[in-house]
Amino acid sequence: MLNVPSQSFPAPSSQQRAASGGRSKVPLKQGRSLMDWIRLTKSGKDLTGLKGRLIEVTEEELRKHNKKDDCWICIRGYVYNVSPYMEYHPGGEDELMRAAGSDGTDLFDEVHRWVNYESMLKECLVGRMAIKPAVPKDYHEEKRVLNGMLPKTQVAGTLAKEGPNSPSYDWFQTDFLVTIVIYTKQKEMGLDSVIVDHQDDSFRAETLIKDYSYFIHIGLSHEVEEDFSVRVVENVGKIEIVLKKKENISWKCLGHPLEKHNLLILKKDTGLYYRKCQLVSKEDVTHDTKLFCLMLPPSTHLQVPVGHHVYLKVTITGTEIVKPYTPVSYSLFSEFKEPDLPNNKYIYFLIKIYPAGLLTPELDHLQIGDFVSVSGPEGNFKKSRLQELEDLFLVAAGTGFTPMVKILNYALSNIPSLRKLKLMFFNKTEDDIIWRNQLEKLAFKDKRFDVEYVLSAPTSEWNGKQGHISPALLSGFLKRSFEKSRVLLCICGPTPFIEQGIIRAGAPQEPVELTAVSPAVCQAWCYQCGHGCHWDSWSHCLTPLACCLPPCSGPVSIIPSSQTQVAA
Ligand code: HEM
Repeated sequence: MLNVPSQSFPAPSSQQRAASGGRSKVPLKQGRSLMDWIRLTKSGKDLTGLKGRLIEVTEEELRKHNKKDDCWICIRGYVYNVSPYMEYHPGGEDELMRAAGSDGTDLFDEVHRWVNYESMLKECLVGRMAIKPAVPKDYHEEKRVLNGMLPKTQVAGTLAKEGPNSPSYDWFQTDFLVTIVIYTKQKEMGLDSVIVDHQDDSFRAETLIKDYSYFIHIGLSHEVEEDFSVRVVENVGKIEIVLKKKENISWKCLGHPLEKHNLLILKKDTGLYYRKCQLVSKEDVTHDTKLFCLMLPPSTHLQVPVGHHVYLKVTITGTEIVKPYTPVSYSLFSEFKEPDLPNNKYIYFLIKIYPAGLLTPELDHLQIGDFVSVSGPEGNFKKSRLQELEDLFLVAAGTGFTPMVKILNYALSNIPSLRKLKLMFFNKTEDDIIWRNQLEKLAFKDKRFDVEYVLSAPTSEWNGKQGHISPALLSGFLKRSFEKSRVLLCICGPTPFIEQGIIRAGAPQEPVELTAVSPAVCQAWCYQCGHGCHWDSWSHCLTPLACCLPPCSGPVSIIPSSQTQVAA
C-alpha cells in the first residue's frame, strides 16, 4: 500500500514547509499588483517617512517599529520601512509582520531567498543597522598573490561540522595553457557540478558540493582567450579548467583574489550570481506556452542538473523582477547521454505567458538578440535518486511538466533498470497539453513510457480521463510493474494541486505496495511562486521533500507506517 503523506506532511519543522509547503499567496486588493507597487516606488512619494535621509538604526529603535502602519524590517544589515509595501506583499500582511521590528533575514531566506528585495524596496530603505552583524571573513584577508601553492580553504560563516571536506585548488601552466585544478575530494562530481564565468580579467568558478559552494574567484594576471574547457575526473572529484593564454609568456602568479575566493560557503548564504544570456529563438508550443532558447555567454560554463531550476531576472521600469524556472531539453527526443556535450551553450525554457502578469509578457516581448539574466542552478533533487529505479511515476499539472522533461529524458536514457515510466498529466483542455505529439511519439517508440492525460474542462469530444487529482485517479495510475519494485514518485504543480490532490485527498485505496525499499518514494515539490491574479505563473522548481524523514539510506524502520517514505 502506498500511503501518501498525511496532512501533517511535510513535517512542520521541515525545510519543505519553510520553503514552500504551508505558505500561500493571499488575494491582494485591487490596485495592489506588483506593477502598482513599481509605480508607487517611482512616484517620488516619500516611502520611508525620512524624506530620503538614511539613518543608523539601533536594535532598540528597530524594535519600536513593529506595527503594520510603522513596520521596519532588517535584512542583511539594512533596514526597510515595509509599511507602504504591506498591502502589496503577495504573501500577505501577517507574513510580513512576522519579521516586524526585527532582523528578518533568516525568515526571508527560508521563504523566498531569490526575491530581489533590494531592488523592490530601494525606496523604503531607512538605513543600516548601527551594529553590523558578523560577516564571514572576507577575501581581503588573503593578501598574498596566488602563486600556485595549495592554499588552505577558508570556511565562511558557521560551517557545520558535517560539511564536506575542505576543497582546495592549484594551478599550473604550459607555454599556451593555464590549468586551474579544483580538488573537491567528492565522488559525485560531474560537469554540472561547476559553473565558470570569465568576464574581462575576472575568473569565477563555483563548485557545487552538497549544500555548499566552493569559490575560485580571481582577477587573472594576464589575458586569456574567451573559450576554455572544463574536465571532471569523476571518481576522485577533480575538476580541471583549461584556459588559453593570449600571449605566450610565463605567468608569475595566477592573479589576485576577488570576493569569496577560496571560500566554502553554505549555498543558502551565497546569493545568486547572474550572467546575461541572449535570446536565440522563441517558438509557440501551445496557445499560451512558448519554448525560449537562451544562449549562454561564450565564456560561461553552466549546466543545470536534472530536477534543478534557475532564476530569470528582468528589469521592469527600473525594478528587478526574479522568478524561478526549470530548464527543459530542446525536445523529448534530444539526446541525453552523459557526460553532456561540453559546448552545451543553450538553455531552453517552456514558459506560459500570463497576459495580465508582469514578468511573462516582458519575456514574451523580448526580441531575438535581447538579453535576460540567468542565475546558477538551485535545488536539491539528486540524480542518484533515479539510479536503480524500476518504476518512475511523474504527476504533473500544466507547466509543472517542465521539471519532468529532463527527468524523463535522463531516466529513459541512463537508467538500465527502469521498467516503467508513467506520466499523469493534468491540464484544463486538450489545447493546453504541452508537447502532446512528442509524448505520444515517445510512448510509441519506447514501450517503457506511458502517458495519461486528465482534463478538468474538456470538450464533449474528449473520451479520456477527466477531473482533478484524486485518490481514485491516482490509485489507477500508481501500479508498479512488479511486487516490491523500486519506485519513485515525483509531483509538480501549483501548491493546491499538490495539497488538494495528494496531501488532503489521502492515500489511494489500492495502489502499490511500498516496503522498506530505499529509495522508496520521493515526493517532489513545486515552489509556487505566482498563481493568482497579481503575479505571473507559479513556476517549477522540483525539490524533493527531503527533510522530514531521515535520508533514505538511513533506517527505514523509524518511518511511521502511515507516512510515505520519502527519499532525501
Ligand atoms: C521576512 C518576512 C517575510 C515573510 C515571512 C514572507 C512570506 C511570504 C510568503 C509566505 C509568500 C508567499 C509565497 C509563495 O507561496 O509564493 C511571500 C511571497 C512574496 N514575498 Fe514575502 N515574506 C517576507 C518578506 C518579504 C519582503 C521583505 C519582500 C520584499 C520585496 C517580500 C516579497 C515577496 C514577493 C515578491 C513574493 C512573491 C514571490 C514569488 O512568488 O515570486 N517578502 N512572502
